[in-house]
This record gives sequence, structure tokens and C-alpha cells, in this order.
Amino acid sequence: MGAIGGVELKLEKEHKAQMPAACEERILVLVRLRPLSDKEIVANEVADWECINDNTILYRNPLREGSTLPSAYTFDRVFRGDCSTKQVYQEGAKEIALSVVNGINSSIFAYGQTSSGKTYTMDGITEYAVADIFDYINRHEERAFVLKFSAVEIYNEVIRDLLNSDNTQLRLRDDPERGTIVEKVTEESLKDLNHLKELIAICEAQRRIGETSLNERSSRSHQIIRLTIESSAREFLGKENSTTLAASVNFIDLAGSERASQTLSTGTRLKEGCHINRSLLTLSTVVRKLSKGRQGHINYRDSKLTRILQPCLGGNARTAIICTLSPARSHVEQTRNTLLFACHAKEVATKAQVNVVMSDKALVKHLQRELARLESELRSPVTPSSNNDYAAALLRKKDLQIEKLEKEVRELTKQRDLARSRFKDLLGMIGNDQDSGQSARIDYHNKRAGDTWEDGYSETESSCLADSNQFDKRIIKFNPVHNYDRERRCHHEPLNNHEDHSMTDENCKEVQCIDTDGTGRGNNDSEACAIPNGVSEGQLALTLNGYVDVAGQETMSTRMTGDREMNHIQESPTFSRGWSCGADVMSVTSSPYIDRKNIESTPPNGFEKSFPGRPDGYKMKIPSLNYGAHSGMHSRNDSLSSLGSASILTSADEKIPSIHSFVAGLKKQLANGQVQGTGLEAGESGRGLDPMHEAPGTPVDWPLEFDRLQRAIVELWQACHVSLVHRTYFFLLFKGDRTDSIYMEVELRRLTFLEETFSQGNQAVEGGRSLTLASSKRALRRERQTLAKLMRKRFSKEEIKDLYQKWGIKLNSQQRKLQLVNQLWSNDKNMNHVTESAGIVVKLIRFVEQGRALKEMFGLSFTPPQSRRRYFSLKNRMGYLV
Ligand SMILES: Nc1ncnc2c1ncn2[C@@H]1O[C@H](COP(=O)(O)OP(=O)(O)OP(=O)(O)O)[C@@H](O)[C@H]1O
Repeated sequence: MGAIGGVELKLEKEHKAQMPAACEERILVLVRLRPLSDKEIVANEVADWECINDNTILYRNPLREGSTLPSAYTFDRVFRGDCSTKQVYQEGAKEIALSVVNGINSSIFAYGQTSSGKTYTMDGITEYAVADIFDYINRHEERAFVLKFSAVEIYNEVIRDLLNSDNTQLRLRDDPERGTIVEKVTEESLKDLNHLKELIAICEAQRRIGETSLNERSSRSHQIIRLTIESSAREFLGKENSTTLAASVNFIDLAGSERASQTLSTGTRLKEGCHINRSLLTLSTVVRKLSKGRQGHINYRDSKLTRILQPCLGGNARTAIICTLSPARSHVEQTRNTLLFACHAKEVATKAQVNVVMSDKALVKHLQRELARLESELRSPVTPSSNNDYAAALLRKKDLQIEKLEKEVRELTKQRDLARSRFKDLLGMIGNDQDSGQSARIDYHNKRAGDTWEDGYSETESSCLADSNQFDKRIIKFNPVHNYDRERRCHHEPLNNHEDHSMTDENCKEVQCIDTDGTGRGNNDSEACAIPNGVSEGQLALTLNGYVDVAGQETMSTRMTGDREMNHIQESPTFSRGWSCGADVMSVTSSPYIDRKNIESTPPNGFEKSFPGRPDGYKMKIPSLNYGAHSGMHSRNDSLSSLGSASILTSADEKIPSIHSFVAGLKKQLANGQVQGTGLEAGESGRGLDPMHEAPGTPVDWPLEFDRLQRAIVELWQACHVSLVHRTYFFLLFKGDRTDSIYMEVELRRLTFLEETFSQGNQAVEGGRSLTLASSKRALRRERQTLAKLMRKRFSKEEIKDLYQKWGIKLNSQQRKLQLVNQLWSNDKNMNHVTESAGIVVKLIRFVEQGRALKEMFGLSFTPPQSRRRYFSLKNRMGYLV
């Protein structure tokens, strides 16, 4: 709907009936096979393609029988070589083209390899369509029409006005209402059909054409002819209730994809060919991505062509694509590429709307009416209306959430008190131990390399594990719009050259317009990595770091800043919570479910301003976990905690509210209708209200979503070569509790970022350390070796034998333990395998799950973890620690 200022506009009945507003439909895909050309006949070319009916084209090549490539392709309509352009128009493109007279944007474009017949087809289609448009105009005298004509070409990524003989380069501009527009393009008012023919002749004369060995008159540019039609009912002209239908039809004759080896291009032709192929490549990438749904970043901005065509590809337009083919055997590869493009295109949906422009008067009138309605609603708030009902329902929902939060607060307070009393007991016992001459203080940092823990886990092993997780200890920038459902790339495969936009002229020579294996990606996803407005890098930064409970000091990992502060052990036994950290996490982690626009318009933490109150003097000091190769100081807990605790980096003096004040403030805001995104003002539900349970987009069907997230994470672990210990730890801690969603999303984003970074061949440099795919692989290999060494210590001979049998390892084979460990976590698709692997790793490293306490290492919890060491040494005396 052509909305002006967000106002819904009324349509004239006649037009509304013909095309309901916002109608989603697939792109119409037509395929036109041309006959063999004279040149091809002379060269004794064979026609390998045949249209076997109106919808199917078949590849018949006796030499290729048994080939795994598809031989039949089905489309909305296919046209044989002897079909005329008029037939293609009448039976294919006409309906779409003529939508324009009803106020619906439409586009017809021809796509195909060089010399396949695009210009031949589009010339005819344009002429027939315009003739029909004039015919329509003549038959509808009750309406006044204004026609405007413009034409541009994109030549070597430069836009030129085809109605203007000077070579001025036109620029593209993004208009908030009209989308991408070509600035300063000439628009001629059309008088009649003859005038139009004259203008088309001018365009033809201006367009860049060159000779190649495949086509004497090869179009070296993409041509876009645009006809804009506005119409109003004469009866209402100049009156208040006058409305205008306004739409454009684009006739687009693309330059043809080409292989330099076939066109024998050199010099200028070769350069043109490179530009042509490059922009067609972007077009095919956009179409391919759109064909898989609109998730993720669509790289329209990678070429001028796709920027201009954006509305035709998934926007407000009806679109028909005519794919032209040569039947010649020598072109089979290009023909297949075109058909592949056509297959993707037929999956792309657009959402055309009737575009209605109101006269200023009508608009003012409409706005006045709207204002009056809103005022009257405001004056009588008790009057039941759908809005009020909605608001009431929303408030009820929020009340329930608050109740739930309060319950949680009570529960957490209880846990905190319990922890405090445990802590006191512990201190008492430490005192006793010290009195008796046995220091219970665990000075991890003074442990020497090679020391062995009482559970037999040596420092060397520990350091290996820690080392393998170095990358966990870096700062990660979130990618707020990245969709983790997007297709996974295999890091072992080379990046698809076809999508390397930095290709040289040399490799351009053989570039094909289609990404045939579908694994390629646009190279310009940088935008997707942007940090949402209003979110500081600090807030977005995660540092994966550890938690160490040292000598009975209560510390929290929820604010790992990675700075010097962490080098200290918290002096005071004050127990603190990381609520503001949690709130930050929400603001970041909720984003996979919301679109970029929402992210950008939503403050990272709607509550920060209202709850400034972390108690003065709050300072969390967390012992540094030194993983450095030189330190030689690794503790068991160091390594364990390094494996994946994710916490948000916030500024050291940030204020953290208590949960009570948070809830109280929340209630107050709700009562005042101030809470952002409560839906009262924007019609959206609960954004930012309860970060734990109502994170925007937190799925209703959590078990299903949990399963999906878990699988995505497991796959990414595998793709990023993440430490097995980390995987195990995470996997066992997060078992489907609804509140796990936060941790899972944090992890998912961390991994998505890593994968993205690795796939681009970049290194993640965080916390002063660099991490590459290769270094992760190496670290993982070392970790597997370390785990293999632990096999003997953790399992009995019989158990090991059973494991070998179960995992299909020959009892007399070499390096059996390593073979076994190499199999662990190797199948990211099989959750049974994953569970079994986790079970073995857990035993190897002797983790004991401690529920919430350990979850804290991943960033959010209010319960202090117990020291493993203390657990072992004191458990007999302190049953409640178990
Ligand atoms: N369906 C058809 N029937 C008869 N001749 C055709 C047909 N399609 C194309 N031709 C002829 O094939 C030749 C190449 O066609 P055209 O120039 O339209 O190809 P193109 O795809 O636009 O090429 P390029 O991308 O190089 O501009 C022309 O001589 C044209 O007349």
C-alpha cells in the first residue's frame, strides 16, 4: 500500500477489486529457447535442448546419458525456438506488464548468456506492452493519464542517462519513501506511441553495443527503460477526494553473461565482460538468497544493478523474468547456468501493492479525520475498543511476568542467603584447617607447571586444554542481524571463486554468472557485522573467561572485564550479582529474532537509565586467568573456567540495580506506560520487559527452539573446531531450561561470529590474542591428544575395551585411544553421538555438574560456584556441597 506518513489510504473500488493490496506472488519465470543461429548451423552445432510441452524444457544429449545433472526443467512457461516474440508477450509477460495501469509496479527482464536473444525479445516485449498501455488509455477516457519515460544503462558499473548525450555519470540515492532512485535522470512526458518509439530509438543509438565473436551487436550494458504512469478519475480531478494511481513498469535488457574464452574478448570487451559478469553474479546471488527466504543479509548493495532492481526482486512489484537460451551444444554449460538462475528465480516472491497517491487536500482531510478519532478515543479511555482490550491484556501479561520475576527474586535471595551461610562455614573451616597446620587455601597461581591435582589431572594437561580454548577468551562483536539458519559453509572447501568480487581480470575470463554449487556467498556482509545503534562496543563485547573461586572468596564471573582488575582476588567476601550484565545480555542476545530495524531502534537496555543504582563501592575483582604459554601457571579451575564462560564486558563503574529495585522500577514504568515496547504505543509486545523470559522473539515453543539452537550450536562448534571440553561443559549445562535461551544465544552469536571470521580467512583478534581456523584446529588436535592420554587414568581396562568395541576401533590397531578420542564430537548431526561423546569427555576431565553455579561461567547466574578442589577435599565434611 502506498502509505504516506504511515496513513492507510483508501483505494478506488475499481482498482482495489482488480488487485488486492500487498499481494504476495512468485516471480513469473518464462524460458525462451531460440533457434540455432546461422553461425551455429554453419559450425555444425547440434541443438541439445527441446521444449517438450508448455512448461518443460529437456536436455537431450545421447553422449551425456547417465549424467547426474538434471535433464528436465519446469517453469511457468517455456517457448520453443519457433515461437514469436508476440506469443511470448501475449502468453507470458503481458499480464504482468499491464499491471502498471492499475497502479501496480511491474518489471519484465531478460536474462541469459550473450547472443541468446535478450535484446531480440525485450525490444518486442517493450513495443507490444507500450502499444497495449496506449490502447488501455484510449479505452479509459474517464481517467486522466500522465506517462513519463526514462531510460538508463549501467555500463562498467557506471549509470548513464540514455536520453542525454553527455556522458554524465548518474548517481543512486536512497530515498526513504521511494527506495533507491537514480538522481537527475531525464524524464520525458510521453505524448503518444510514436513519441515513445522515437525515444526508444534514441536509447538504442546511445546504448553501448560492441562486436564479440558470439554476437555482432552484443549489448555491453544493462538497459533499464522505465515507464511511469499516473492516473486519476477525471470526475474527481482537483477535488478533495481525488486520488491518483501511480506505478512504473521497467523493461530490463540485461547484458549477457559470457565466457571470455568463447567471446574471444580482449581489452575493452574483456573489461566490459568482467563488469557484466560481476553484476550478474551479484544478481544471481541475490536471487539465490531470496529463493531461500528472506533471512539474513541480502547483498543488494553489491552492485548498481541489484540496487536498482531491488523492488523487482522481493519488493513492491510484480516481476516476470524471461530467460533466453541458445540450444547449441557448445553453450550447454551457460544454458544450464541460466536455467539454474531461473530455478532460483521462480522461488522468489514479491509483494506488489496498489500505489495510491492522495492529493494534498485529501491527505489533510484524512489526517484530520484520523486525529479526531484518536482524540475521541483518548477522551473516553474506558470505552472498550480493541486497543484498550489489547492494552489490558498486555498489562495482565506483564503482571504475570512480574509475579514470576518476584518469585524468582525470592528464590534467588534464598539461594544467596544459603550461599552466604555456606561461605561463613567455609571460612570457619579454613580457619580450622589453618590452625591445624594444613592450608586449605588454594593458590592456583603459585602452582608449578607439571603439578598434578589430587584427581590426577596434571598441569600440563590443564594447560593444553586451556590453550585449546584461547579463543574463548577474546572479545566478540555480535552480529546483530546474522541469521544462524543460513546455509553453513564448509571450511574445508575453498571459497567459491564465483563470488569473489575482488577477482582479477584474468580470473574474470572464466567467470560464470551462476554459483553452481550454491555454496558461495556474497562478499559484502560487513554491514551485517555492524553493531546496533546505541550499543557500545563495550556492551557488545563478550569476554569468555573464567570463574575461579579462590580460597573461599566469593567472586562472580558475570563481569569479566579482561582488564587489570581481574588480576586481583576479590578482597571482600561481599556477594554480588550480575543483573545489569544480564540485562545487557538480553539487549544483545535477543536480537537474532528481531530485524535490523528493530535492533537499531531499540536501546540496548531500556532500563539502564531508570535504574542507576549499583551500590557505591561495588567493585568486582576477579582473579585473572593466565593462559599464557610463559606463565606456567595453570590451574585446573583456570582451564575449566576458561572453557566457555561468557560474560558481557561493561564499564567498570557501571551501576547495577538490585532485582528488587529493578522489579519495582519496572512496575512503576508499566503503571506509567513508560516501558519501551510494551506495545501500548507501538503495538508490539513486551520488548525489553523481562529479559529472561520475554526477550524479544523468545520463541513460544521453547523445547523446539531449544532443540534448534542446540543443533545449530553443535554444528558451529564443529565448524569452528571448538574445544571438546568447552562443548561438553556447555552441552551438559544447558539442557532445555527456558532461561537457558540467553546462554544459548550468546554462544550461538559468538560462534556465528567466529565462523564468519574464519570463513573470510580472517583471524579473530581478541583480548590481545589472535585466533584463526588453523590455530583452532591445532589447539583441538592438542586437546584430543591430551584427552587420549587421560583415557588410561579415567577408565578401567574393561571400560576402555568396551568403548573400543562400541566405537568400532580394532583392538589391535595403533593409537587406539587417540582413535577413540578423535571420534568424539565428530558427528555434529547425530545427537546420540553428541551425548555419548559428552559422557566420555565428562569422565575424562572429571567434571561434576553443578547446575546453576557453573552456568554462571557462561555469563548469567546468581549462585556462586563451589571450588572443585574444595569440593573434593571437604565434601565428606560438608554434605550440602554435593
Ligand atoms: N528467438 C529468436 N529467433 C530468431 N532469431 C533470434 C532469436 N533470438 C535471438 N535471435 C538472433 O540472435 C542474435 C543475438 O540476439 P540478441 O542480440 O538479442 O542476443 P543477446 O542475448 O541480447 O546478446 P548480448 O547479451 O550479447 O547482447 C540476433 O541476431 C538475433 O536476431
